[in-house]
Amino acid sequence: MSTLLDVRDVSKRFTMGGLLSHRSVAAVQEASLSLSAETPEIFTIIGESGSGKTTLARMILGLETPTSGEISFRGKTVSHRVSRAERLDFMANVQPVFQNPFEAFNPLKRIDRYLEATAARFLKLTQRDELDGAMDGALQKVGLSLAEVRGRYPHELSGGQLQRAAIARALIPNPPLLVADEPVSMVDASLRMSIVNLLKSLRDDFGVSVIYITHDLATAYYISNRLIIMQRGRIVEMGDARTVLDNPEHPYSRLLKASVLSTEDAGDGKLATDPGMVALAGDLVGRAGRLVERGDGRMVRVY
Ligand SMILES: Nc1ncnc2c1ncn2[C@@H]1O[C@H](COP(=O)(O)OP(=O)(O)OP(=O)(O)O)[C@@H](O)[C@H]1O
Repeated sequence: MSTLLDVRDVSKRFTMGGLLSHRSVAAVQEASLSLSAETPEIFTIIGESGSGKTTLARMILGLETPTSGEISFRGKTVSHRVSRAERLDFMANVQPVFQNPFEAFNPLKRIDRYLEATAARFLKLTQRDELDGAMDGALQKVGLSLAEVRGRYPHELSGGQLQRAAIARALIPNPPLLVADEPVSMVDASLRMSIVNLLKSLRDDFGVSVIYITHDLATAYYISNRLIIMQRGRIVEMGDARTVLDNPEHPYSRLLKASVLSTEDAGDGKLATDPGMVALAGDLVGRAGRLVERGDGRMVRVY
């Protein structure tokens, strides 16, 4: 089996303030995960706000340098310190999709101009018909077409359509891996599932792996092959998505699941979370513990 992405014992510490008010945050602590090159999958990173999801994603994208540990893509270390050509090659292979499609596009620039610039940069295309072919191909994969998009500005599309266009832009270089940081949280609830289904189709129909970052257990359950659950920078549970979410073992994973408001509980006017569970999950924050493998293949942090 060859490895597409390998994240090995990666930590990131941010230091803030001056000499006297020095403060540091351990955003990610000793995270490891690995994606196979042969089997496309949706690998989800789940956790509450501030748990380190975005920092881990930014390190995978090469936008942030780990304080320790190593990330490699197809066997090569992901780093700023590479030649321009190597950097461009890496960027073509690992493409980001951001949370807010309205921020991903300049409001004054036509959407097809963006797509065209991406095709010219990564595919080195110059001929009009080749550029149009590359743009239309990517747009078709997300359920749009060049005819629909040509000449239009970002505000002329809905949030859902614009997120599709942003995903199409990411697909132009034919990357084997997308890193999608909360790609549905800014999209209207009624359109969310169409974007989630699109990620699924990219995996199933086009062989693209996706690192999917979310707070949302329901979509994570629906599309993920595997997932990790992060609490304050540490992976507390990792494994097959259904195995973990059907029966979470770490107290924090159990709390996350219990915190999802069921319609029954909402009808009764109460949340399912009991204070003992909250206290137990809170007590474990900051304790290192270690990840151990269970019989069903999952890894759980124990103390
Ligand atoms: N550039 C930075 N400088 C200082 N601290 C940072 C920086 N980026 C992130 N952090 C801190 O690192 C921790 C993890 O942040 P991160 O954004 O990775 O979490 P997250 O799980 O993605 O949260 P959210 O769901 O809110 O996006 C937080 O405590 C955050 O304040």
